[in-house]
Amino acid sequence: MNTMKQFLNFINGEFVATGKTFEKRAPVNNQVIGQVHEAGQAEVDAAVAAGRAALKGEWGKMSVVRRAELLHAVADEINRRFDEFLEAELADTGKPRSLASHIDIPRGAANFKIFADIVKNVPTESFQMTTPDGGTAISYAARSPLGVVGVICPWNLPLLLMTWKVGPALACGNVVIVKPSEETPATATLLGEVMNTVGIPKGVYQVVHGFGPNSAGEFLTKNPGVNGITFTGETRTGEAIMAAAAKGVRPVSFELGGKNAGVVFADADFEKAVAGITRSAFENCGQVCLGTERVYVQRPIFDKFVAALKAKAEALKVGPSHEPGVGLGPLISAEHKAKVLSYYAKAQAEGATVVTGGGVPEMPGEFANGHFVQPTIWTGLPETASVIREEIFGPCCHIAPFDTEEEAVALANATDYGLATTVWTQDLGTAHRMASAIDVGLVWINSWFLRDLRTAFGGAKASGIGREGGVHSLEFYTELKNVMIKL
Ligand SMILES: NC(=O)C1=CN([C@@H]2O[C@H](COP(=O)(O)OP(=O)(O)OC[C@H]3O[C@@H](n4cnc5c(N)ncnc54)[C@H](O)[C@@H]3O)[C@@H](O)[C@H]2O)C=CC1
Ligand SMILES: O=C(O)/C=C/C=C(\O)C(=O)O
Repeated sequence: MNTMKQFLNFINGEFVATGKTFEKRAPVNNQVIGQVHEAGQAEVDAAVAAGRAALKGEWGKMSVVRRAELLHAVADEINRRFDEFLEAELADTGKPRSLASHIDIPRGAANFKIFADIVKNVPTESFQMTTPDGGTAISYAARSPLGVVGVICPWNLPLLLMTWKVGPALACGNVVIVKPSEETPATATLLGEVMNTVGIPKGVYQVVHGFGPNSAGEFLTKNPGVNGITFTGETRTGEAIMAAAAKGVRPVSFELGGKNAGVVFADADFEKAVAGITRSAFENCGQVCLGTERVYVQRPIFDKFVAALKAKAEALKVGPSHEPGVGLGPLISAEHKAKVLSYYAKAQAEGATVVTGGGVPEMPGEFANGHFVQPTIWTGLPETASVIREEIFGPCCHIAPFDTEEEAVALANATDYGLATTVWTQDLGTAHRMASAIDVGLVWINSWFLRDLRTAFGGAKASGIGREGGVHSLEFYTELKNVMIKL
């Protein structure tokens, strides 16, 4: 009997095996920990049909108050099964337990609660006007769900980023078909059990496993029964999905890559700035789209800052999820490790000074086969260097000095991406001017990855299309209809 963990598709309320499987390996030691059942065209089509049926059934007729109650129940059930979600996320990603237990899993639950509350409380607009014949007309707006929403997810924050889209989509009355990353199938599958337990009707939340091209991802995005697609991941993948969505002129919401700058002024609270950049460069092993792989530090504190960040990086304990005190887990896969290490090599070939790291740490026993890399800091490269231009998605950053505010703005903006920036200064004027001048969707002042779920989240330029978060999510997940009544 095969006792290996099986990750099944979740279609119309049932867990579905397909007979075509691929291996899921643990990032901490590269051992096979499960078999993922890949959905083919038939399974994806079945999910779309079930989703369409659910829109016409009990779910489509359900009051917003009842929907909100059910989504609160989903959040409560995630919290009740917190440890199972945590273990599933740790096995899939290898990230430190402290990180997943403070960020990934709590946000998985919070993403349902916030949007359940928002949809109940956000009004739509209404206008009264005088008509040409001297009469009166009243307009009011009404929101209806988009329909079947395809949710294509990455592997870096699997539960958090998936529920960030599923929460508002369901709150607005849509049905969702989730295509988790092939690297992280576990928590999306587990959420299927939660949906059944709390009584979410069949076909409302569904999961199809597989890859992108010629697999579940492409089958889902090309299916004309899918009314809109929301995606987080690489910019090039976004382009492929956008091409698929063009057929039928279906809307997309994209949160894509970044090459974010961290800017530290000489007047910043030094210790806080060093701690902040340590997080923004190395948290989640650098696998956060908001991370700062380009750091610019004002010249009077440059040397001191580089030395302090070096000390922080070298103090990070590299290791597997469950080891106490671990600050840096592995990268997600052997493939991704090869990509990150190729950038480590490129940096040296292009003439970087390696302040720290640049290679693979020595790991004991089975963990020697894990996808661990050293946290790495470079200086001395021209702005044209590959590691300054291209998204690496690893625990690394290049630090360069700057002299003036204008120079810092020019450096921060010299990228095709426009997702996020973090600015460290105690001067309110500098902070406001920088926030206004940097072309990104998200600016953090004296902070990083500090989230208020009511705010707009997303990127400018090649970093995305649209904003999600708070009422902004309603813009994507609903159609706004205007009704004008001539009195
Ligand atoms: N949040 C972010 O900004 C993320 C960025 N990345 C970056 O992307 C690089 C590649 O990582 P991947 O996991 O391969 O990212 P990806 O963007 O290729 O994959 C993300 C999701 O899209 C799906 N997908 C891929 N091609 C598709 C297609 N043609 N149609 C429909 N779905 C498709 C994948 O199966 C996965 O579920 C990383 O090295 C990193 O630099 C990766 C993950 C998250
Ligand atoms: O929604 C959040 O709080 C975090 C978002 C992070 C990403 O989108 C990412 O790292 O890909």
